[in-house]
Amino acid sequence: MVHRFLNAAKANWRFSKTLKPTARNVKWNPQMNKMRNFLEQVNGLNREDFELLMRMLGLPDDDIEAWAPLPDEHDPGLFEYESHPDDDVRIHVQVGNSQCLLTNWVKQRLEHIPGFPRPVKETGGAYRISSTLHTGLGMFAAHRFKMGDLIADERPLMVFPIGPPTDVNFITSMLNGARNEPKYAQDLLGSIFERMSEESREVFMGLCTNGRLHDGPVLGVALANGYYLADDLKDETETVQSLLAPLAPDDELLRRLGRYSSVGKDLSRVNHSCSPNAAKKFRMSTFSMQLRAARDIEEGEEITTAYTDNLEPAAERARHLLSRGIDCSCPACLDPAKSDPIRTAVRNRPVLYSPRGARQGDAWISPALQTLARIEEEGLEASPEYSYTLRQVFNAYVYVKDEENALVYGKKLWLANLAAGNPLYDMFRNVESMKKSLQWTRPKWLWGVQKRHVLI
Ligand SMILES: C[S@@+](CC[C@H](N)C(=O)[O-])C[C@H]1O[C@@H](n2cnc3c(N)ncnc32)[C@H](O)[C@@H]1O
Repeated sequence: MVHRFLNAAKANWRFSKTLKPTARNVKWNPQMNKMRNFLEQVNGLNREDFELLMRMLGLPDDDIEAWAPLPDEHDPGLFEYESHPDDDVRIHVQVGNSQCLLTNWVKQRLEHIPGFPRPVKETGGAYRISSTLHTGLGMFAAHRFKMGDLIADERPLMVFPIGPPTDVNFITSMLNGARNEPKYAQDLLGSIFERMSEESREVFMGLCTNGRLHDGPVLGVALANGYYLADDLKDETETVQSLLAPLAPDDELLRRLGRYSSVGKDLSRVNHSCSPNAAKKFRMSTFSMQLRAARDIEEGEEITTAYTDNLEPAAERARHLLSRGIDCSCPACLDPAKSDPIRTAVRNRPVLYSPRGARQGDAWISPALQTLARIEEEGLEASPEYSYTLRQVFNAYVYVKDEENALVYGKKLWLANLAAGNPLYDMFRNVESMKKSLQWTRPKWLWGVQKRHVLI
C-alpha cells in the first residue's frame, strides 16, 4: 500500500487556516455545520487538488495565488512510501551529533527530505546560560529580540521514543514515572547514551536532574529535560494508525503513540513560564529545535517557554508542572483569582460575526480586539490563540475594507506565525496581495448567502 504524506506547508495550504472555527464552547448552527463539513473536505486536499477545486468553483488564478503560502525553507517534500514489515522496528540513527532511537519508518521519512539534514542556523552570541534567582540555570537574551526573531537553532543531543508502536512496556514505564519498568526505560535510554560522543555525554550528564536520579542517571536527565516533539516528528505507520483508531480523544496514549521526546544542550536550560516570551519548534528538515521570540524581548531578560497549556486554570497548570518537579510562583499562579478568568476568556474567545446587511461601523470587531488585549496583558503571545485572534481581526478589517488596520494586524499576524513556525502568507503583510484575498474581493463567496459571516 502506498502512503502519501504531505509536507506541512502543503497540508496547511488551506482555506480553513483562515476560516476554520477554533473557538471553544461555540454553539453550532446548521449553517456552520455545513461550512465545517465543507472545510473538512477541503482540508484533505493537497495543493494541486485544491487548485483544481478552486478553479472548478470559478476562482481566478490571482485569488488562488493570494492564498498560497510562500515557499518554505523547511518544507520536507512529499513522502511516498511502500509499507514494509520493518516499519515499526526501532534502530539507532545518528544525525550530525544527535543520537536517536527511531523507527525504520521515521528514518525513511527523514532520508526522503531533499538535502537532509539541512544546515542549522548560526545565532552565535544571541543568548547566555547563567543562574536565575530561584530556578537553577536559565537562558538570557544577549541582545534585544523582536517578535519572530530566531534565538537558537540546535540539534538535540538525544531523541528517544516515548510510546509504542512496538514497546508497549516502555509506555507503561514512562507513564508511571518509570517506577514499574525503570530498568527497561533506563536500558533503552542507556543504549542511546552509550552511542553519544564523550563530549555530548558530559554535557548530557551536566543537565539538571531535578532529584530524579533514583530513576537512574540517564533516565533522570531525560525525564527532567525531555521536550515533547508532538506532530513535528512522529511515526505514521500502519501499526500506529491501527492502535490510534479505537482510542478516545482524551486518552493519554494519544499523546504518546509513535511519539518522541528530545534533550538539548542549551535549549534544555530554558525554564518554564506561565507567560513565556519564546516558543520552540522542532524542524525535521534541519533535525533541529528552533527557539523564536513570541514577543519583543529586552537584552538581559530571561528567555522562557511553556511546559504546559498556559490557558488552563492555575490549579490544573500546577498539577502538570508538579509532575515535572516545578512549583511555579509566577504572578498568574500566585493570584489565580485575577488571572484565571482572563485566561478562560481567551480560551473561550468568541466567534466573530460580520454585521447583517449594510456597514454598521466597526463595533462588532471589539470582542476580538478585547481578546487580543487580554492575551497581551497576560503575556500569552506564545499560545496558538494569539495567531487565531490576530487572524480574526485581520479578516474583520479586510471585510470592512479598512486597509490601514488590516495591514497593522496582518503584519502582526505575519510575525506571530513566524514565531510559531506556521506557514507564512504574503497577504498578511502586503497591501497588494491583501486586496486579492477572498475576504477582500468577495466576502460572500464561500457561503454564497447574503447572511452574517463568521470571521473566525
Ligand atoms: C529543562 S530544565 C530547565 C533548566 C534548569 N533550570 C537547569 O538548571 O538546568 C527543567 C527544570 O528547571 C526547573 N524549572 C524550570 N522552570 C521552572 C519554574 N518556572 N519554576 C521553578 N522551577 C523551574 C525545574 O527544576 C525543572 O525540572
